[in-house]
Order: sequence, then structure tokens, then C-alpha cells
Amino acid sequence: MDTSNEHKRLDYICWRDYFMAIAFLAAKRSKDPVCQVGACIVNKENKIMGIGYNGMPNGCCDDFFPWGKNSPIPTETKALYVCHAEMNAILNKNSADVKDCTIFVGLFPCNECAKIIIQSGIREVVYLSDEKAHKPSYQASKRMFDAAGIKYWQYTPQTDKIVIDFKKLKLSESPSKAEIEKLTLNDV
Ligand SMILES: Nc1ccn([C@H]2C[C@H](O)[C@@H](COP(=O)(O)O)O2)c(=O)n1
Ligand SMILES: [Zn+2]
Repeated sequence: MDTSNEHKRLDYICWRDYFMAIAFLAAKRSKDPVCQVGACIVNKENKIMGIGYNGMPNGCCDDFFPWGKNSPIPTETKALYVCHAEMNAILNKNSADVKDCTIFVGLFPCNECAKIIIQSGIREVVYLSDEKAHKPSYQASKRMFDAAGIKYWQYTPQTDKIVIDFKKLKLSESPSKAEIEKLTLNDV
């Protein structure tokens, strides 16, 4: 590795790892105790068009709506309320539309999100996990994507792990006033 600081770094992350990591960072915002999913929509110029994670709809308080799915009361199940990551990413878009975009998502989309993805004009789905592939809802997604010509594929990241250690980063905090004066004097 070149440590001279005279040449460009070579251990930077690639675009796809970057977008997938952003999807996972967004998932950290989810309040779902069992399954946290994030999604990141990107256009052909590698510009981010939308980010989302699974959560309750606006105005539906996280503390009062159900997060479980085993209640004897039929309406007390999260599935009735939670907005999925893909849907939120599409609805949160910062552009007029997401036509021809790619969506990076932590978990393969369910059938409801597949419909929204197709209707939004997204052309490609890149996912990390397909752990729900045995469920009919997820099989229906593949059927719809195949029919609609949406490309979908499972991503293997190039980087094993990406760590953001705020504590360590804080060590390189701004220098003290005395240090700044010393640095300035030395620079003259
Ligand atoms: N592609 C996906 C798949 C699932 N979700 C969300 C929806 C729920 O909050 C949760 C699934 O919960 P589980 O039935 O596994 O307890 O994950 C999503 O946003 N996107
Ligand atoms: Zn979904």
C-alpha cells in the first residue's frame, strides 16, 4: 500500500458497496424489533434519488402502533401498518421520478413493493438477502419482475465490512487554540 500521501487512495469503496451500505445505514433508523430494512435508489449517474427504511406511516406514532404479529387481536399486527423500505424510498424521492433507476435493498422486495417498484419505472433491483424466498409473496415478486422485464440480482459486496467508529474519528477533533497558533507559526 502507498503510504506516501502522494497518490490517490486505492482502498476506497466501490459505488455498489457504497449504495448498499447506505441502505443498511438507513435500516438503522427502523423501529421494527425483528426486521430492519433499508433501500437506496440511484440513477444512471450514480446520484442518489431516494432513501427509505421500514416504519410506521407519518402521524402513526411508533409507540402506539403494533410492532408484533402474534396478538389475538387481528388489527394488532404490524403488517397492516408498516410502510416498507422500498415504498418509503420511492415516495421520498428527490426527483420528479425514478425512471430507469436501480434500487439497492437489504432484503428482496415483497409483492406489494414489487408492484410499486414496477409502476415507478425502476428497472433494476439489487438485494443482499433473499431469506424470505420460500414465501409466496416473494415468489410473486419474482414472477412480476420477470414479466415486467425488471432485472434483479443478489449482490456480493466487495468489502467484508464497513465500520464507522465515531469514537475513533473524534480523536482527530479540531486542534486547540494553542495548537492552531503553533501550527500557524510553523507554517510561516
Ligand atoms: N423487502 C422488505 C421486506 C420486509 N420489509 C419490512 C416489513 C416489516 O417491517 C418487516 C418484516 O417483518 P417480519 O415479517 O420479518 O417480522 O420488514 C421491508 O421493508 N422490505
Ligand atoms: Zn414490501
